[in-house]
Amino acid sequence: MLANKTIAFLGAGSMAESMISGVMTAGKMSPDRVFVTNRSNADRLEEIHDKYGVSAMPQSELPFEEIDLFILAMKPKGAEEALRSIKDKLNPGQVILSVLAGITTEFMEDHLNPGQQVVRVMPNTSSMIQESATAVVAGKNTSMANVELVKELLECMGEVYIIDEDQMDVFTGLAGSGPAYFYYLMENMERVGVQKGMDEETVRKIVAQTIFGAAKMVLEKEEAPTSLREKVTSPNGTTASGLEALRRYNGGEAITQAVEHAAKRSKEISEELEEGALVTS
Ligand SMILES: NC(=O)C1=CN([C@@H]2O[C@H](COP(=O)(O)OP(=O)(O)OC[C@H]3O[C@@H](n4cnc5c(N)ncnc54)[C@H](O)[C@@H]3O)[C@@H](O)[C@H]2O)C=CC1
Ligand SMILES: O=C(O)[C@@H]1CCC=N1
Repeated sequence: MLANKTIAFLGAGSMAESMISGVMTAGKMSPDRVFVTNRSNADRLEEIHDKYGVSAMPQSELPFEEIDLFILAMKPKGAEEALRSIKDKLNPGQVILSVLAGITTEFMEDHLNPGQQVVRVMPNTSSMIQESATAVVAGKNTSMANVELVKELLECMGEVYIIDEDQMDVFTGLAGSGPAYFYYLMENMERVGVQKGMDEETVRKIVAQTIFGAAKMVLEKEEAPTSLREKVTSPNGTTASGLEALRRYNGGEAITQAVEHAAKRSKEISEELEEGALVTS
């Protein structure tokens, strides 16, 4: 199904590149069916073209009628302008997919012509290596066939979860922003290793392998993190001491607050967009 479709990214930043990399690695689409545009940075378009072989050009040069799926990949504050720029060129069969934090399906539908098909998704940058956890929510006009098409596209980038739209903010806090929390954790673990005299490159690999192994255990053993944590923790041992420090310094609360704040910001972005008051993002 995907092989004979044509897609166009509006926006050529980190997220668009991660998705393009995932799709090209999966080998399910020919690069000449993948278009990418941005607002003004021609060097960036050339870079993406050189790296992935996809067709990169200004939006005005897109073969508009040939495109089945438009992917909005600019910052949320650019959404309204982007929707306005395509609204009257679209036919009812074309689908608009957004990866933008906080942009609801209703917002997209309200800014397009009646009946237009929209899909809201939340991937993460691990799409680059086909390891994203991506959520999908379809708009009210979107056909099942097009939801399946979007799913097939996103499966090139990792695992796909169909969720209710009221869960999108928390999903964004968990999985859209989530990689950054793990990178932050890794930065801090790495720093201790280096301070204690370990070689930076080696310690980076050790920390990454440790996180990777723990995540793989949860997925492959289908065992709850609590039970796996207990198996690491010997009475009066090193882990018990480390965990006690995590609790003393409110590590659990810090993680909870990170997810809650990101989810809250996602909701705020939706509200600020509705009110026309979104300044940055
Ligand atoms: N970076 C991430 O980890 C994730 C980002 N997102 C969402 O992806 C979107 C893009 O984020 P990034 O790639 O990080 O941003 P970025 O700043 O790296 O890229 C934004 C791109 O959009 C282009 N652009 C701006 N206005 C445009 C317009 N009207 N038409 C076409 N192109 C336009 C810019 O030239 C730039 O290429 C955001 O809305 C964000 O919420 C979603 C999930 C994860
Ligand atoms: O920071 C952001 O707003 C975007 C959305 C999820 C990840 N990056």
